[in-house]
Amino acid sequence: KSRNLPPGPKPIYPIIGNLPAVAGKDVLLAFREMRTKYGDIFSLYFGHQLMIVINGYETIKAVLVKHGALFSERPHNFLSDEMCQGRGIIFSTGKIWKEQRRFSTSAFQELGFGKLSFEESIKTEVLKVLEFFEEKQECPIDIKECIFASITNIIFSIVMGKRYNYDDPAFHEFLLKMVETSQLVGNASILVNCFPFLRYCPFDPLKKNFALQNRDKIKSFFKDTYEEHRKTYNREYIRDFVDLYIREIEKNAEAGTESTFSEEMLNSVIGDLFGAGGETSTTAVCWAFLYLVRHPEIQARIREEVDNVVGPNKIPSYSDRHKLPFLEATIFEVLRLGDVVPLAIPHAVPNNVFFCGYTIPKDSSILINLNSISHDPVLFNNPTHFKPERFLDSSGTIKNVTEFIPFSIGRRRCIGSTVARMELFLFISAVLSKFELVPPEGQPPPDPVGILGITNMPRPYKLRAVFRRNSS
Ligand code: HEM
Repeated sequence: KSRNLPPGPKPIYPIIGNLPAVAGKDVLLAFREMRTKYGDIFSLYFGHQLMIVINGYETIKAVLVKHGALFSERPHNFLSDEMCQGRGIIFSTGKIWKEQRRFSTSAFQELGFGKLSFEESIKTEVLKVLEFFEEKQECPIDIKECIFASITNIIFSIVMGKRYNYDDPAFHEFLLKMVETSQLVGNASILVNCFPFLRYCPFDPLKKNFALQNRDKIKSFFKDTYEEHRKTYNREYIRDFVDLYIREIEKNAEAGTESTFSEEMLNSVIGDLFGAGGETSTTAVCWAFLYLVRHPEIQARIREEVDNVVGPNKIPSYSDRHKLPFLEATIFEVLRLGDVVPLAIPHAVPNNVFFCGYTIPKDSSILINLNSISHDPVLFNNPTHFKPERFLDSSGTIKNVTEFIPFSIGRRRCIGSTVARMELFLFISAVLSKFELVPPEGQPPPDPVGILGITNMPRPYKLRAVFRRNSS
């Protein structure tokens, strides 16, 4: 209190702080209750780490947009510091972050974010998923692995201009390392916050060495690609993200300007694109299929809309989306209710900041509670109901809801939102053009319950992809 911190539950436990108030519970629900009690800005301790939780659209907008220059740092975290060493986009700050983020955003635009080339990469993978569903012959499928593989291949294709066969052992190894690393970093971050002494313990209780080895294996995967690209690089014929990056390195070298672009940095940026774009999009597609299994009437309505616009059994192009408002509304509703990254990525301030009457300390971790918007009953009537119509106006046109920000806002907002929306559009429309998604025989539809890690992933579930009755 003496530090003029935002209000919050008392950290009654000396080592673990307020962790018992949230551990093993529905964290998002616990935050909703705390917001009712303490207001839009509250604080609590996860172990030694002070968390400031920001809630509600207006307060979030004030933090990320009006005061965005102050609130766009990232907190220091034992493992992410070791893993990223200040490089890349997600956990970098200052000049490195500015240059690498600006380059990546414009590279995506140049390569065709929202244009044909990305669409082709996504369609190639979507067709592979259709083949996989076909092979399964209407048997129950746990879709997560297959969706993760195809989303990862989309990133490979955009970034390095290549894809892997799903049964390629090297590709499997890569997927495994990505999953393991994400889990390790998540677990270790929680543990070290509660028990800071663990970082000094022998026998590597945080599995730091394992995580670092994984990082190096993932990076060696990228390194070969860089060397291959260098050999075949042609300035006049840019193929992918890596080529654009090589062009940038050369440009800076020729101009003799000091820059943050290097092979090492490229490795980190690529790692971030896989890290930020893999699990998130996989989670979103898994939620989409879960809600579709639960709502056969919505499947029927999307199918009817797509059939009317592009014809039966055909996959629409992303440019058709304006003629497919119900499909678009369904994608918005999946992103809202699925709440893929409900607490964004933690933000931080460079110095103690005075905000709304409170001190936000330099060493605090600021959680942007996007869930407080997506589940706000004032903005979204009956927020726990899956209702795509809420995003349509009375004439059936898409309604722009300014407060709806699943990709966050401000300087740190997601740079992959267009590709993510394109993926959802093509996965849903392609799968429904050929299949009906139903629960395994004799079983109820999967419950819409999430497991909160970095993303809010649905609990594992199985579905059956049954050939559409009038499908060719
Ligand atoms: C449904 C899928 C996705 C969702 C819901 C999502 C959401 C988010 C959110 C909430 C943030 C944090 C913003 C903040 O800190 O305020 C973020 C950051 C980021 N996202 Fe996404 N994302 C998705 C897919 C992607 C994809 C496909 C890519 C790239 C291929 C990507 C790249 C990034 C990067 C690089 C950042 C860090 C930005 C920075 O720190 O400056 N994301 N995303």
